[in-house]
Amino acid sequence: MILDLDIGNTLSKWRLKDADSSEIRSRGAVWTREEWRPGADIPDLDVVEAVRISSVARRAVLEQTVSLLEHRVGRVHVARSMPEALGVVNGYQEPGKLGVDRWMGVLAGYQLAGGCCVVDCGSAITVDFVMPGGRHLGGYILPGLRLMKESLKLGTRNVAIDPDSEAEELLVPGRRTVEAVNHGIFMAAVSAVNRIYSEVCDREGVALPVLLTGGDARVVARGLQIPHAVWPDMVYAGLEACFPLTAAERAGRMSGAPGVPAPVSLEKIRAGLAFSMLL
Ligand SMILES: Nc1ncnc2c1ncn2[C@@H]1O[C@H](COP(=O)(O)OP(=O)(O)O)[C@@H](O)[C@H]1O
Ligand SMILES: CC(C)(COP(=O)(O)O)[C@@H](O)C(=O)NCCC(=O)O
Ligand SMILES: [K+]
Repeated sequence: MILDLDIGNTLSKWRLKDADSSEIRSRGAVWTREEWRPGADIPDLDVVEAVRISSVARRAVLEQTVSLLEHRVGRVHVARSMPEALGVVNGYQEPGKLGVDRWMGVLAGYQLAGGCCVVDCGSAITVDFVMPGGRHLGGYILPGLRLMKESLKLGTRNVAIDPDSEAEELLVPGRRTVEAVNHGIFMAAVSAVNRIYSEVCDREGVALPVLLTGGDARVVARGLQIPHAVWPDMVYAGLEACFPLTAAERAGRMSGAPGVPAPVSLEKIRAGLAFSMLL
């Protein structure tokens, strides 16, 4: 089995993948801030022959995780943000400073779609752009839904937005605190992503497909006016592309990859932008 780990600021996600069949056998998640303890939702290390890790948590968390795993498992691969990989040139002035989860998303997105816009809705919402040809432009970082909500300190932190609610319901003025907060942060997130996408496409003169990932991807996707696909395993797909271990991975197949959404025309994106500026 291959153990893939995606350690975010909030949740540490894991999955076990069969090295022969490339099938996902099990998955789980634990809070990043809590110590792993027996009985928690953690994988059985006895069956693991290789580990791949993407981590944006504090350095100490990664170091502890790697030293724990190196005692038990033969191979431990840790992803790092590089100046260039798999045809993509990192747009950061200091490439190593780009969050490695963003780098994994960009690499997976480029493998799947070529030029694209990658939106990762986790503790933070990040929006990254890679051009056809592989030039990564850099991106945007804003607080995620949960962080926005917690920062208000209105006692609404435990009432999450129902991922099944219709976008129209979330756009109306709230008539209770929890509603006003949920509708406000939903608006903040989706209008930022819609606007960022249009601005960058306009500037660069290209309409790009949009790929979404992260714990809040489904909720944010509800409000997006632009065609998009949700890819929950996108960070894992970056790990597969960087450290291919199975036959399918060596052949370039990334698990759970969605179909590439066809973007609307650049004219339509520009018309939308011009219209929103008139208001
Ligand atoms: N079952 C869940 N447990 C915790 N958070 C969840 C869950 N489902 C959705 N979320 C949302 O997803 C966010 C975490 O997403 P994730 O992409 O795992 O973040 P990160 O990579 O920053 O740890 C939380 O802040 C929360 O808003
Ligand atoms: C921006 C992030 C905090 C997002 O992390 P996440 O929400 O997935 O936990 C992470 O990618 C990070 O720590 N990046 C380093 C700074 C940067 O990318 O510029
Ligand atoms: K994120």
